[in-house]
Amino acid sequence: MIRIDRLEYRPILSEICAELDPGQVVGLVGPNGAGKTTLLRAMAGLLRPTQGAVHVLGEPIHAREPRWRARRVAYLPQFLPEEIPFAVREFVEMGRYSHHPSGALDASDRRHVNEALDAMGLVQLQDVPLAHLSGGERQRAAIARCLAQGAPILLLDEPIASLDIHYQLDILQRLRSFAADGRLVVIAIHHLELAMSYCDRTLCLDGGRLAADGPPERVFTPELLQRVFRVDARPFRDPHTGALRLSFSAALPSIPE
Ligand SMILES: Nc1ncnc2c1ncn2[C@@H]1O[C@H](COP(=O)(O)OP(=O)(O)OP(=O)(O)O)[C@@H](O)[C@H]1O
Repeated sequence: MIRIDRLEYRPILSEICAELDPGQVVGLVGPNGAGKTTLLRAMAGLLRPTQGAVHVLGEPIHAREPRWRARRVAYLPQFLPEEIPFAVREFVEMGRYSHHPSGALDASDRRHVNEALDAMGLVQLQDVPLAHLSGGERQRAAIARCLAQGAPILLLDEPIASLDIHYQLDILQRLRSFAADGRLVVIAIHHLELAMSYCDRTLCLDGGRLAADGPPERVFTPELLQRVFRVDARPFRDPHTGALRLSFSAALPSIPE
């Protein structure tokens, strides 16, 4: 579904190769500045690679027009602009504009918008201006806009960053069910234990390179946690749930730049 072919975006990303298949939640992990946002933007077709390419459904995505991209890929940026002069519903409706550029929405568009508002718990807030929402509510509105788009690929940059624990788990569960329906979901995520629980596969970036790629239980070794994340930590199985967890003991001294 997405093929990343020796992708370079100098000087930030080097030699990234991966094939991402539908039906999976893929977690992009790595320390601050590792290149997660840049890689997601390249996958969304928003950057022109210096070398290599990202193919989405067989096409080099950066070369396709915005409307083609928007029907296949929904991209959630890490940060929304401060001033968005719309109410929640109007903002979510924009997710349908790639289907109807004139803005005249039909019954099917309205159904997508209603489902997205419902999924994100925003029905009561649909007429409220975005400027009046809390950070987490704005984040939910931005995710709802992506869902309304109805694209088979979701690329979400830190979708749970400002959410309370209920919505963190709720959204990760929903992303799992979208993947079970055959979509490809790629998320940048800093919460390593949640990445372990909810991702089928994790790509770990370090300094713009792929440091590890595989199922979380193979990626999160004590050695990788030390070398890449600069923490002393050990994976263990939760005796109650059997889920993989991390026991953190200390931050290691940073490597001088
Ligand atoms: N437009 C830009 N021009 C130059 N350097 C940039 C640009 N955008 C990002 N960078 C640099 O590229 C590196 C990777 O940034 P990126 O935002 O992709 O990292 P990240 O892994 O998403 O980080 P975080 O976890 O802090 O959000 C950083 O060192 C950043 O300073």
